[in-house]
Amino acid sequence: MTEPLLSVREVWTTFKAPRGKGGRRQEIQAVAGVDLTVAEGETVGLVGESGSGKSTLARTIVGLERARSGTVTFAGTDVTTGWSRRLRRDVQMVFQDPRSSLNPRMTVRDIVAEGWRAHPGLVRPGGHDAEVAHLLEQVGVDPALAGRRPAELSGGQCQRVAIARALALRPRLLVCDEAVSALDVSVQAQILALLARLREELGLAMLFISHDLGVVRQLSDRVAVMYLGKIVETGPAEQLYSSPEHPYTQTLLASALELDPDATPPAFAAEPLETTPSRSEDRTDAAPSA
Ligand SMILES: Nc1ncnc2c1ncn2[C@@H]1O[C@H](COP(=O)(O)OP(=O)(O)OP(=O)(O)O)[C@@H](O)[C@H]1O
Repeated sequence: MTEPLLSVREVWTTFKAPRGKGGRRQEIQAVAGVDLTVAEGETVGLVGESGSGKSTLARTIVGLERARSGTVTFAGTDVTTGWSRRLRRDVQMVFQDPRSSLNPRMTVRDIVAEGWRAHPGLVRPGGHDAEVAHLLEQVGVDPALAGRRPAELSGGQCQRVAIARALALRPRLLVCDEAVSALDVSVQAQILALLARLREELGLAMLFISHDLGVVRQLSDRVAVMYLGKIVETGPAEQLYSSPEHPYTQTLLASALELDPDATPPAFAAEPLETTPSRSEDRTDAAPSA
């Protein structure tokens, strides 16, 4: 059997809780002995309610949090205590809030090209602007917007730029942490369609994190359900949604249906080339993020 691209084994990540009444510090076990794998080209959805530990697990995988114990292996290399510069570019993250994840002072062109400073070999000499334009086209942003700054773009466009910035480093794994949660439903569907297309075109593997079961179902080959720091159930997406085994998964699915009894996963929307912010996106972007 081929080795998975990413392998997480018995990983624990803990934080110190604020001091309680007696002055004693307790420990928050945000990630409590997690096992998870992602194969080359596979999309694994990680779902669970707020506070279940999804972001901490993602941050531990990419090295933004230090695991207290356990191992994270990427492409056969143990990266639990640090990533080499070469391997680091193979894993890129896309975050929830597309505006705050982009430097407001930088132009779109500079944001997309930022990673090439550390990896100049990824771009042909003199090919910089053409490569930026190609990446913007690939994510559905008009290259004419390369001179704009994030504040001049819609939320959907910002998230596309964040995806282009990640793709510029030619990653093998994309970790998307609530990457569509701050967007309105129609823009969500467009970004999901974009991610699905990129996955096919580039053979990308994805760890796709969301509290939204419908969103996770659309994109994932396999789904892992997280509860109180643990993965309580993992399975092929269709199987997990049609016959969930763990009581927590059953409750999660039942409450999603309760919120929306007609819930059927929305179809992927077409992917128009975005040129200027649409009014509906502007309204959505002004609302507080989920
Ligand atoms: N830096 C931190 N310091 C202390 N506690 C933290 C820290 N980061 C996360 N936690 C705690 O760890 C637990 C898991 O949080 P985490 O953000 O990973 O969950 P989540 O499933 O991603 O939720 P959400 O979707 O709301 O972000 C929570 O109890 C949270 O309060």
